[in-house]
Amino acid sequence: MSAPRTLNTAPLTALYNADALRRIERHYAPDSTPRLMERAGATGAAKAMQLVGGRHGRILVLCGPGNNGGDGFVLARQLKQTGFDVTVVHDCDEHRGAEDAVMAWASWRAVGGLTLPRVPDTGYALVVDALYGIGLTRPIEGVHATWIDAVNEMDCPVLAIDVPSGLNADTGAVMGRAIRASHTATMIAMKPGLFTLDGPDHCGEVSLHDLGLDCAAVTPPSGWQVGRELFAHLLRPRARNSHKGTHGNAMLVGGARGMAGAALLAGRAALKVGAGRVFVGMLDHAALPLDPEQPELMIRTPAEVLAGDLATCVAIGPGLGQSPAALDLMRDAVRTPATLVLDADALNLLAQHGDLEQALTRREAATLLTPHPMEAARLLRSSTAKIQQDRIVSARELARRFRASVVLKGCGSVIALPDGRWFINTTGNPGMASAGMGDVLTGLIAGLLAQGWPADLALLGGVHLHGLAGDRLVAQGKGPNGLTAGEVIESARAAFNALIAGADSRDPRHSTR
Ligand SMILES: NC(=O)C1=CN([C@@H]2O[C@H](COP(=O)(O)OP(=O)(O)OC[C@H]3O[C@@H](n4cnc5c(N)ncnc54)[C@H](O)[C@@H]3O)[C@@H](O)[C@H]2O)[C@@H](O)CC1
Ligand SMILES: Nc1ncnc2c1ncn2[C@@H]1O[C@H](COP(=O)(O)OP(=O)(O)O)[C@@H](O)[C@H]1O
Ligand SMILES: [K+]
Repeated sequence: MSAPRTLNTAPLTALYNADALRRIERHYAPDSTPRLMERAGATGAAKAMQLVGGRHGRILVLCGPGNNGGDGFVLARQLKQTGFDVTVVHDCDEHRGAEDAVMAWASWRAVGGLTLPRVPDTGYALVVDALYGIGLTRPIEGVHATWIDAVNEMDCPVLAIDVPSGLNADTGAVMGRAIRASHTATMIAMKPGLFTLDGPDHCGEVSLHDLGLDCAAVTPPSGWQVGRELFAHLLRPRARNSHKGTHGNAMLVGGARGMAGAALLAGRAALKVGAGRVFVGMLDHAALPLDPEQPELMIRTPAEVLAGDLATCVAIGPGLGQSPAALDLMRDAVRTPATLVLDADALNLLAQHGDLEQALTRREAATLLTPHPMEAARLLRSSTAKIQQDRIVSARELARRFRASVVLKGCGSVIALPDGRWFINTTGNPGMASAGMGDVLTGLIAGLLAQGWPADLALLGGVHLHGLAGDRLVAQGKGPNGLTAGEVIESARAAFNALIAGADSRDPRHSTR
């Protein structure tokens, strides 16, 4: 396992779950002048004015029953006082929220503000969604569901305050239905649900407004966003006086009959991220003794690859299949003293064979698991839906149970470490939902491990780089539709070299090297 000092989370964007946010609010709220809700409303109003371009236009504000609604009333009041034509929709006879929200509603009425009980006609310059924030406790139904449906049909920008209403701020799950915002102004701290599962499809552009509070002084972050700062110290230019041995050996095992492509994609990715030598142990070795498009790959039998003592890392799974031969290879692989990456069918075999699980949890070297949600469900004897209900909890449970570092892949991949820390990666795009992308990720991780990256950083860095590579292709017009895994390998090479070049010029620690 990588030493803790190699994982410096301090420069990363912190993520706070609802419980931690409540602690922060309780700490600061009593002494806050102006009140936190006034600050949140004012911040939201400024953001709204920015979005309507400073022009006066009709603005619709949906206000809910709690403090999120309170933010909405403050915002509505400020916009009205600035001269905007503001319509508030609110359906509570008596405000059930806390004192601040009741006061905010009263101050809206005090400036002559009216509330309507239903969403009126369209034709707004902006809709502000202040229905629910972190206090959402159950699926939205009834009249609020119809408001959300109406707003989602409107053809204008939608600014969500704190969290798009209906989105679970902790998990990114839609509860019943949710606002599809073009912008989300989130208060105090970033929330995990904005960045995983359904979050990115509902938040639009996210801006953070800390309201002047120092969250870390009250409670440690719940998790972090993956950022290049985490591994910047490893993005070093190569020493001129280096040779292939300096850059390590990546060992990949897979490629059963009909699935050779998976192992080759992984091998090529390891090579193109800079591993000194890449050996691919192909189950269907007789059919493919050479990769004609990448003859640099050293194709061997799986037994040869696993028996070698040159391995810095072993990655097993891409195209492995679940045959008796594959199971035997897994039993050998879990005994390797090298860092081990398990992907695809290696994970499916692990889910079915208790002896593999026992051997895995006894390993001294690090183990990395790269399941997609269905593989995660098999590993935890659960269902894909349950895994996705709370991706952070699922990833942490996998890490704990298998004493491994885990990436639960998908929109907003969640990385969990055995010590309980977790991260969300925000690079990547839906163009990467196509066959072979996971094999490329495994190869990138193996390539970084070969080059001596500590296990956890190879996992975090590999996931981040994989997404960056996909995003570069979309920026070049090569996706998301039709993006291929092979293209992502080429793009990862460019992205990795760009990261290293950027680290060189931006990070003073490297200027003297
Ligand atoms: N407490 C504070 O100090 C601050 C809170 N702020 C705002 O307050 C929000 C949190 O406020 P609250 O805790 O009041 O939570 P919300 O405003 O998100 O909503 C809670 C209310 O909605 C009800 N509710 C939850 N789910 C429902 C559903 N599906 N259908 C119908 N009713 C439902 C609850 O019973 C409760 O009355 C934050 O997201 C943020 O916008 C900000 O003003 C900053 C300061
Ligand atoms: N919608 C998405 N947004 C971001 N990344 C995605 C998305 N869909 C897939 N990916 C990424 O692409 C890869 C797909 O892996 P996997 O499902 O194992 O594919 P395969 O088995 O076909 O190789 C993962 O790294 C995953 O995080
Ligand atoms: K909201």
